[in-house]
Amino acid sequence: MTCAAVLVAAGSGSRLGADVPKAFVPLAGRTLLEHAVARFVSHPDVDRVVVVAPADRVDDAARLAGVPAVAGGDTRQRSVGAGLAAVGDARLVLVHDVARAFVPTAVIAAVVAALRAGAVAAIPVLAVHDTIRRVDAAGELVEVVDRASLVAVQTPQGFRRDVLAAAHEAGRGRSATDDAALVEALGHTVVAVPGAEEAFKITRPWDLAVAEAVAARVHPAAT
Ligand SMILES: Nc1ccn([C@@H]2O[C@H](COP(=O)(O)OP(=O)(O)OP(=O)(O)O)[C@@H](O)[C@H]2O)c(=O)n1
Ligand SMILES: C[C@](O)(CO)[C@H](O)COP(=O)(O)O
Repeated sequence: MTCAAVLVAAGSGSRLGADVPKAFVPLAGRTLLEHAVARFVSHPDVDRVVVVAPADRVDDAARLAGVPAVAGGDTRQRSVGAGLAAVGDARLVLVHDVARAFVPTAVIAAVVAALRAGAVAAIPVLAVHDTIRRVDAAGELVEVVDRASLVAVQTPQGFRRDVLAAAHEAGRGRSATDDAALVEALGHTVVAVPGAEEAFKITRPWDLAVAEAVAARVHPAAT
């Protein structure tokens, strides 16, 4: 079963506040885009990789990544749609945030294994360790939410391509923060596999500092 990976990198990274789009921010000698792509192009379960880049940086992205790149949209959902249109006849598709630049290869393998075992959708999740409270519209504390019933969702999220394409088609005009929610809205079951701390999303400046530490541990020679 051919497996393609769509790496979404078209976001601006406004919360990070760098002077280039987030995927092009350098870290330990390479851009976040290069760190993320490296994990997929060399992965035995991944046959093809497509990068979705800001419209004015498609050529730059293709050169840095060494794989085809297409222009993204103004939302993550639209960017995934653009990547999905470029994966050809792959039977399985992984959708991954380049902002999760240090996803371990074992997480990619676990997602693909779930799909090969028959799941139509599989996502990596992590337990929540903080105490979580609901707040009201004014920001006043309401009740503590039972964290045993919560998980944090990561990427790559894996799907049968036909199912993901149908979900994106049906989800036009409705926004979802991830692809699994669109697939679930069509009535499909989404399977959870173990995520990893290293797959955290680099969103704010603090995350970039953490990523520096991760890069030093994972690639000591690159720092
Ligand atoms: N229009 C968009 C928005 C986001 N993404 C991608 O989706 C992933 C998750 O988004 P996030 O990290 O939240 O990125 P940004 O939208 O860039 O960040 P911000 O909200 O801080 O601007 C990132 O790899 C980002 O490049 C994308 O391809 N196209
Ligand atoms: C897809 C995702 O990474 C799962 O946690 C996340 O929802 C993307 O976040 P965004 O802020 O909506 O881009």
